[in-house]
Amino acid sequence: MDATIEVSGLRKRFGQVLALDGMSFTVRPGQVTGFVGPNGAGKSTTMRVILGLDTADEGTALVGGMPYPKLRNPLSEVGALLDAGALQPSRTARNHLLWLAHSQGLSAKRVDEVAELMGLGGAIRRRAGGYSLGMRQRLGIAAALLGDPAVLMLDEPFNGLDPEGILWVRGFLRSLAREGRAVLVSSHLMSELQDTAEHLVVVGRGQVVADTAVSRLIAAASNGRVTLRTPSRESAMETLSPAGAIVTVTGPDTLVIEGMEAERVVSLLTRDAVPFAEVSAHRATLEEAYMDLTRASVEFHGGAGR
Ligand SMILES: Nc1ncnc2c1ncn2[C@@H]1O[C@H](COP(=O)(O)OP(=O)(O)OP(=O)(O)O)[C@@H](O)[C@H]1O
Repeated sequence: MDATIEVSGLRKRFGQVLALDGMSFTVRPGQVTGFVGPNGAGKSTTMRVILGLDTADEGTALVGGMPYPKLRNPLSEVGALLDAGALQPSRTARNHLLWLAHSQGLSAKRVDEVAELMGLGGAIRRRAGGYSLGMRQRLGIAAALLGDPAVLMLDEPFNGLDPEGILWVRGFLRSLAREGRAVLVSSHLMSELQDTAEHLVVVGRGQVVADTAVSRLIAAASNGRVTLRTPSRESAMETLSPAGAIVTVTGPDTLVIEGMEAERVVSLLTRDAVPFAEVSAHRATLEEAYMDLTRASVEFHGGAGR
């Protein structure tokens, strides 16, 4: 199967609320795509429509070129984690997975494999009702992996995980993408996707605000900012300002320079024999890049009416 998700022109209204307002994007194989936006932006609704759990008023959602309800072996084509709490609490975690596996003709051996893969270990024979949220997330991801699908869709998989769990899931998602799968991961916290997503679909108010490679987003937000540490602040300013740099004092021996590459800063300071201790090109964090983006986007401002 072609491991892609294609969403085109989705519109969905719940009474007064326009949850999706022309949502369109494509998720490609071989990378983790972050699906990010504030609460209520329409991420879960989009995922539910992709999985055929909700119908859109307009638009199409295709998985591997087909609408989900037309897939022959859905578990083997798309794995999804939507609501980690959706469990029968009296059932053991293993029985929960067995029940899902049998519904799709998958073996008990596969159940034990995914449980092992997700680090559930001995806990697999405990009642799922007693699981912490973090364990439920692991169980939910194990369920999504049962059919070894080419497409994975996980709604807020980091919820309830401790820092070690977050690191582990990040690495795990990257390895699934490296195997050539399309991996779509939603989050309302950009920081959770740091070092995980290579591509981002940023949404606000039911629409796509940005659809971009993370590297490009960070490069744009970093935008030639250079930090300089020097004991000769004034001399540095006298050298750099006339050469076109915008120089801001940020500390007793620190300046931030905009509009000039680090290499040129070094060569001008050297030319004028201005001493310096450090010149470093600023690399924006994903969180900073996201803040830049949201500032630029009217979609995100204010919470009043839709
Ligand atoms: N079944 C429903 N009935 C009524 N309104 C709904 C329903 N499902 C979603 N909505 C509304 O649609 C909008 C989009 O919700 P959705 O859950 O898709 O957002 P989200 O981006 O996933 O948010 P979160 O990060 O909080 O999960 C919200 O205003 C929500 O209240």
